[in-house]
Amino acid sequence: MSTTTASAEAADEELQWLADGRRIAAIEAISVGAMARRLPALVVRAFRLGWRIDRASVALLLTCQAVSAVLGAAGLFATTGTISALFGPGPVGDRLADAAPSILVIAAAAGVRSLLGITIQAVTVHLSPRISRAAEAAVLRATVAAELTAYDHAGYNDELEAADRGAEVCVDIVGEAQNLLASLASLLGAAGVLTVLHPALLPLLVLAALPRGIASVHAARVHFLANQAASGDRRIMAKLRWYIHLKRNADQVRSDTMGEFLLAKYDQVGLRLDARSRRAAVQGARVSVVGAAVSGLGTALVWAAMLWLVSTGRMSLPRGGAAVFALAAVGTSLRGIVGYGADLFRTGMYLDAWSSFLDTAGGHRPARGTGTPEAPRRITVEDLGYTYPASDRKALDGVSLHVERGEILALVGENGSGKTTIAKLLAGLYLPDSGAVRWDGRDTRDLDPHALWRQVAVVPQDYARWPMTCRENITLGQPTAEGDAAVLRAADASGAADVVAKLRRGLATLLAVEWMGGEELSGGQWQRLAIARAFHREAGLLVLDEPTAALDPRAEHRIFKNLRAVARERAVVLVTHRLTNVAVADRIVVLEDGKVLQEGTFAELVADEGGRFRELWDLQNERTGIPAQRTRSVPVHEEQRTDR
Ligand SMILES: Nc1ncnc2c1ncn2[C@@H]1O[C@H](COP(=O)(O)OP(=O)(O)OP(=O)(O)O)[C@@H](O)[C@H]1O
Repeated sequence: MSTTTASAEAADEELQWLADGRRIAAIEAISVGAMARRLPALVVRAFRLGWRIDRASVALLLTCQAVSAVLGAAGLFATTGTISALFGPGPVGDRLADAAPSILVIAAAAGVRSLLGITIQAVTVHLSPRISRAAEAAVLRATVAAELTAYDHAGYNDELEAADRGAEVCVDIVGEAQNLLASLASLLGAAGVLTVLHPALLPLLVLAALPRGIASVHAARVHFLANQAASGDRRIMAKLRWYIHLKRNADQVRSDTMGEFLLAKYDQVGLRLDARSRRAAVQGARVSVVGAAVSGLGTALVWAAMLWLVSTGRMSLPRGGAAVFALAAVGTSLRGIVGYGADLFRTGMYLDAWSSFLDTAGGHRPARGTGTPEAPRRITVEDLGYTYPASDRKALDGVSLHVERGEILALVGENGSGKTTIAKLLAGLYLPDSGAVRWDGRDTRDLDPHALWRQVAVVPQDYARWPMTCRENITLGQPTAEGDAAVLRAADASGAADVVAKLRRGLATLLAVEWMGGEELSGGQWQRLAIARAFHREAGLLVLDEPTAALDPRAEHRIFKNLRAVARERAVVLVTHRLTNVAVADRIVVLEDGKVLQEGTFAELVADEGGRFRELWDLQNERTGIPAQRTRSVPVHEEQRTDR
């Protein structure tokens, strides 16, 4: 069977969210009892979160809640008094007069309670978004602090998403804790009244309500687990939406007539999601029906018991009437406790994900040394090995090289040979699996990452286009003592000065998409800015990864003409496929499959007829018709190198 046929028969891989298995297993292992036991801690946690943001609001909420609970119980007691008075002996006028004080208490309690309710709601609405915002900021802080390699771990992205969701649902936690407390308070009040009316009623009612309560919590657990299981598909759908919406893809969605195809993919994941939620709905309903049936029987028993108590004279008729109210109140409170408890539990699970992410930055908080490096004089790479976490192939294997201040080192090789990976290891963005990267003899593992990165300027292949002013896009929020003079110098060296000159307000112009109020730049103009920001940075290592891919020939020429001057104070690592440009380098390292294949000067490598560099060089020049022997005089950069 041919390979083509075999692959045609094999099912294509489907998009799936790779979650952290341990986290899901831990969630599945939680029992209903454990869920219930966690509730008090969750209530405390909700108020603690609020306490950190606004103590006065939390104190007010708790006070309102307590007063409301007392008034609730008082109202219920007054109801009992009213019914007893109304159903008691004597003329109607006397009975009404007897009931009047209780009716006043009921009315006053209801009025004050509704005012308290409004206050509670207003304070909660004011407090909750602030809690959520603080929680989101904490996630952002933890994300920025995590190692870059975290993004290559499936579990990290899962934890990050869950933490983000946790920060989002923080908005609900105070409200849910409130509701739970309120239900609990009314339950206590109503239970007290019921006990006074007849001691047997409360245990009977609890027995009747218990199966429904347990079933509701079970159903909530089923929904929660289903929700967790479906969260991966929901995230994939959100990512698909993002890909479809993205401005960068929008022209291709149209010109490639991909709309229907993408929507079909979206629907496909949606159908998978529907099937899951259907199963959960059926399972949850089944549990609830059993619980409701058992509870229904129990409630019938309670009513039968009450009738028996009244008919046998063990409880007076007025007390029986009051018990009806109290029973209804207890039932509502129990349902509230179960419902709000389940909500709070679900929110608590997301909050767990949030706080565990903050504790460990998703398990990727840097564990490096505390050394503070100066601008490096020499960076050495010794027998470097690196494998990406999601891969089973070594991206780098036994690489050794060095670069010195004042020197330009070029990394060359075919796609996937490991150039970008080396650049990231040199810049301390990744740490080696084996071997070492040393800055002036100090292992990057022993250096404080933030201090190290302050000495690094990188122009990556895919550079950021920050929705900020042009000035901020160059200074990155870190202006030097020289201020705009340094910004303009960097802009001049990178060709960004021409871009700045055309902007409506020069450096002060906001660069963002139009609908965010900014001026949009072309790809090449953005790349000039990306280079300007690297030139502006007072860093000892400059890494340029395909820095001129989008530049016109004049702009590209200017960059490489200025590079030698830029390199005077820095070690420069240049990654590029345009071999004409690497003539500016002092040394060139040719990579293949993560290993060093050749090393030498431009002249040496071009002269090496059987070598890979010469092969690539010839291939690149084949289309231009430039003969190999003439090429040594082509690049201006080589003259600069030898003139140095
Ligand atoms: N995040 C990642 N996770 C897993 N593997 C990766 C990741 N990034 C790169 N790789 C793999 O590591 C190898 C080296 O990649 P690298 O980006 O360093 O190559 P490169 O030489 O810079 O390629 P190019 O010329 O295309 O930019 C490739 O085989 C690639 O598939």
